Amino acid sequence: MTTSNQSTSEAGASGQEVADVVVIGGGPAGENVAQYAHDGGLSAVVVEESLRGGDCSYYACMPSKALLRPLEVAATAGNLEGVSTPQLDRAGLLARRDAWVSHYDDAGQVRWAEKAGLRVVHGHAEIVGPREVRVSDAGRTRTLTARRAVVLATGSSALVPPALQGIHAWSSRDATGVVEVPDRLAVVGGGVVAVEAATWMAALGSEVTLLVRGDALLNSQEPFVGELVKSALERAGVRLRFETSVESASRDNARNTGLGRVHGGPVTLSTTEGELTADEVLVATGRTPRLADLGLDAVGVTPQDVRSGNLPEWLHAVGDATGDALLTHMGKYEARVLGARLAGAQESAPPAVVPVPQAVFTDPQVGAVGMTEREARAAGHRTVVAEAPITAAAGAALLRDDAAGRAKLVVDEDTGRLLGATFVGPDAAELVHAATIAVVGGIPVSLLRHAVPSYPTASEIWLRLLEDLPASLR
Ligand SMILES: Cc1cc2nc3c(=O)[nH]c(=O)nc-3n(C[C@H](O)[C@H](O)[C@H](O)COP(=O)(O)OP(=O)(O)OC[C@H]3O[C@@H](n4cnc5c(N)ncnc54)[C@H](O)[C@@H]3O)c2cc1C
Ligand SMILES: NC(=O)c1ccc[n+]([C@@H]2O[C@H](COP(=O)([O-])OP(=O)(O)OC[C@H]3O[C@@H](n4cnc5c(N)ncnc54)[C@H](O)[C@@H]3O)[C@@H](O)[C@H]2O)c1
Repeated sequence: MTTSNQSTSEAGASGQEVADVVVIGGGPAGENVAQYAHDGGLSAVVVEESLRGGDCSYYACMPSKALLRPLEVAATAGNLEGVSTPQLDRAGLLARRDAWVSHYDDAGQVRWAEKAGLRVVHGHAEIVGPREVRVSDAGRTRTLTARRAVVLATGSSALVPPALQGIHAWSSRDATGVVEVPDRLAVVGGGVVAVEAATWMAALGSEVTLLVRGDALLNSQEPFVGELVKSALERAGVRLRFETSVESASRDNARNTGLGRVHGGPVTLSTTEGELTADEVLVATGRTPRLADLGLDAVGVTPQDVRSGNLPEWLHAVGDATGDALLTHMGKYEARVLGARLAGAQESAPPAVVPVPQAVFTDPQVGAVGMTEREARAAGHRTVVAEAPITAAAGAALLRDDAAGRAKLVVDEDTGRLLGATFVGPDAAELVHAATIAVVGGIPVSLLRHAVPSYPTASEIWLRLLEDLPASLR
């Protein structure tokens, strides 16, 4: 491995700054690729135009989970005989969120990166030629030259359907950064952002109406997932309208009043199912890779090339920028693999398919990995499934008095290997990693019988699921 083996970039003969790897975007994916490249002996520079640490730390994963966790603990305590129901303290909840986003100050993150040996540059990065990146910050520009690679780790942006443009609707950033709680909040979308945000906004006191264009929530999951989350949201007072699309929206005095503040007067939404008035609208209709203003044209690359990985050998993409699995842990995984590979590390061969786990922090939680039954069939597998109510495991039923949920395994009938698993119920997010290991390891379900879960833990649900499989596979 030939490396420059230095911790920071250096000035080249032309006065330009030179580093082995130049990473555009300082979110979890960008930081990890740089760290792994650096640990492998390369010099790495990370360019970030906003807060170092990326969307996940300040506007997505961390604030949302900081808001959701106390709600879940309170709901659990409220459903445990022998514990008095805790009171929700709205100001305390928002203060917890503020602490978890470090009050939108990235100094700690910069310190971490510099201690890790990375050079962090503030500014907007743009590719100006092969291996050349121009950084603009407050009217000043500098050019970084990458000896080995330029990595796009620019994340994704919220998609706003045309009918909802021009009214300064809330994006998920405003929901995670909520300061003013709108009395009436309409949420457009039925995916993960919609159901998680509906959970905390209802708890904060908004009267939430979810407008879902399809007939189910979380429709990329097993069908029972959406059903269980729907029932839970309804119990929390959220109104759900399915098969409802927004056709137009109007609002007086629409303006950007700041993160998490109500952005103007009441909004009138014309939908396929009639009119709805709300004090704010959260648009949660998906995300798209952030690839504009990046100078891709300068090197003859299109956004589609980034998605398909059709890139020059010096250019790479990781994380949300690829448009694949828009999840922090998947972006970090891709980044670890790429960073080590750039540094010439000998890696063990990955499995043919790396399954994607996902946890949804509603109450009940959802944990899922790999293929659903529908996806497995579509991919040509002959499938066998096993299902059980989550309370079939005494350990799960013990977690709270109102425990409810369901679990399912999808197994390849020909190989006896696990293709996917889904858990809904208390602590379901923690159940999924065992399934991830089984899928990655290609472990036949017959062998899983000998993986004994402790009693009485929720993991005993594995026993019930394995018992539900045909005897020939057990
Ligand atoms: C509300 C919400 C909650 C979520 N919760 C979870 C969760 O619980 N678990 C989970 O796994 N995932 C979650 N996600 C998804 C997760 O946030 C993303 O998958 C993750 O942030 C992607 O990381 P990234 O590094 O690819 O991009 P980002 O975190 O978006 O970082 C990209 C960075 O690049 C910078 N940048 C972009 N262009 C340039 C440029 N030209 N020059 C310089 N800098 C640039 C941006 O400013 C940004 O800081 C959530 C998403 C949302 C919206
Ligand atoms: N806990 C977590 O891991 C977590 C939490 C939040 C977000 N995320 C990630 O962030 C990404 C974005 O989340 P999201 O919920 O915005 O996207 P999503 O793709 O999960 O859901 C988008 C929803 O909007 C609907 N939709 C799309 N276009 C629409 C339109 N024009 N009109 C009405 N409805 C429309 C879709 O049918 C779907 O219900 C996801 O990939 C998700 O995995 C993860």
